[in-house]
Amino acid sequence: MRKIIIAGNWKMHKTQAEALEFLQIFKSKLEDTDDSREIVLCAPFTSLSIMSQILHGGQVRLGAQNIHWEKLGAYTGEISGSMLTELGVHYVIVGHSERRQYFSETDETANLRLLSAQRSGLTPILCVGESKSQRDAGETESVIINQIKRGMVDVDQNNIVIAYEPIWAIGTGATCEASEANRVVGLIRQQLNNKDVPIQYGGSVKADNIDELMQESEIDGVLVGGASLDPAGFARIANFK
Ligand SMILES: O=C[C@H](O)COP(=O)(O)O
Repeated sequence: MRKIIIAGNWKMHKTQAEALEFLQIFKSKLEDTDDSREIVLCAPFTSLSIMSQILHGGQVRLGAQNIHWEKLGAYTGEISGSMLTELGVHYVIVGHSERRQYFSETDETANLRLLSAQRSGLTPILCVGESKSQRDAGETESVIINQIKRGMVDVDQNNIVIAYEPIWAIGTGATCEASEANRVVGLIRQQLNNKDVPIQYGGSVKADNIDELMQESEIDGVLVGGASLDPAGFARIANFK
């Protein structure tokens, strides 16, 4: 059975104090689930240590938002796999469209980061997705297939999560129709040797569309940006029926 992974990506939000306040409310509203559902919070590096002390061994796992491909070295502003695992981090987001847009991430550098995450014992969450102009030009399928093929060279498909995040749906309120998200997620699955890789949808996921999205057969979870910042709202998403 494929694992369900409900992940929040806080992006550049929340100080340590705000992260602690979030956890207090979030944990009180989170319902117990069986092991098939995993909840992940991808917090800024500055909050990972303190959050790890609170979440240790519990139902909620920690994720980071970046990882460098080298073990150590003169890479100002970057972070290594061992620095993350030492803090109890399990997941790391790679290839997010904001990294591609603002920080020159490419399929090739995303690939290096994926391999580094796996070498460190972390599970990478690879983000792929087309822009509005690519969708309008009928290029959705070719863009996604290229991102998967180039990004996943030599990657172990037994330890990866993929997130389909159409760029035009990120932070815009314009959610991709559940059936269309399901179609593209199915297309991604066709490209994989391991058909059990969890594949998430991301892009304007909220409490009021989570149940519909999670009813789709191919969608194995969600990667939530804005709506993961509110503890009660994100608990509702994590508690989807
Ligand atoms: O990583 C999360 C995505 O960028 C989705 O962000 P959003 O839920 O704010 O649209």
